[in-house]
Amino acid sequence: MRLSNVSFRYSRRGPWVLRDVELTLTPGSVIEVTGRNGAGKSTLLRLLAGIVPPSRGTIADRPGVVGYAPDVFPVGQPFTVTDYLDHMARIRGGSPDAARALAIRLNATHLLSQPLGDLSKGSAQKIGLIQSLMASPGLLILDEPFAGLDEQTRTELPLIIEELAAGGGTVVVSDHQNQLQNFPGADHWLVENGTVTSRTGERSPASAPPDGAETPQPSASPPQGDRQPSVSQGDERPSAFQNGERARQVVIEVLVNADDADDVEQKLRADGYLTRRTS
Ligand SMILES: Nc1ncnc2c1ncn2[C@@H]1O[C@H](COP(=O)(O)OP(=O)(O)OP(=O)(O)O)[C@@H](O)[C@H]1O
Repeated sequence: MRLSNVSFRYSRRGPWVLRDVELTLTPGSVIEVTGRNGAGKSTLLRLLAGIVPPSRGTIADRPGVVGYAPDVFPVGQPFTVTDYLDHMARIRGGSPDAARALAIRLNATHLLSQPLGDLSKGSAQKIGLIQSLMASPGLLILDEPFAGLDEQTRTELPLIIEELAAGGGTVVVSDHQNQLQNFPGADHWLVENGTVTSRTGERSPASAPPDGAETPQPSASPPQGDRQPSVSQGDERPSAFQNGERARQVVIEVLVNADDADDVEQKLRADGYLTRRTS
């Protein structure tokens, strides 16, 4: 997918939010988008998702299935969560079963019978995530997905992102809270003064799918007790998948002095391992 000379403003005489943006998105990449408040991150994500068209320039080769979770989930709809997800599955080609499995994985089954309007911010965020993931997107766009999420979901989401990218999907995440700062091989886009500066990470080519392979849906299975933190062995970098197959993974528990915890965690993450603190 490619953005060529893309400029955007919300009205004909309004200020330019983005100017002459040139970007290429490659299959299998994870991109963290940062920038100060009002810099234009959400606007860029809406352009990528196709929700707004560029005022100038072109966007080419957008994948056929796009999943988009906005920063504020529109809860003012007269549905229960299940009715909403079933409805979205019908119009977007996802399956209600996939939505339910994702609800299990994101610890959201207790929300399914609730009216959308009764959801808390974090719960609404989870339902927005489920609808964005359930149709197996080739391009997944998440606007501040970590805001308001509980710890289990904050830990689970990077794994889902990793699985999608490992299967050849492209994932773009605006991330004020820098939750993906140490994500293995993530690219970084800084939105500033109407431009986007790109810094490329190094994702292993092993994460790209074989030619013609379909983008697999992130596994909709519930979290397994032995999956987090996950550390794979004998590979260039940890990954839930290797050559399209789920790699055997083991959990290594590391006991460290509280004073050293930050250091050790930082080193492990710099080496590409997923870590989770238990206390
Ligand atoms: N619907 C809109 N109509 C007019 N201007 C808008 C609209 N949405 C955003 N803007 C303006 O566009 C600029 C970029 O906003 P945007 O929401 O993309 O920034 P952001 O980087 O996502 O900010 P934040 O970190 O606060 O979410 C801001 O000046 C904002 O006021």
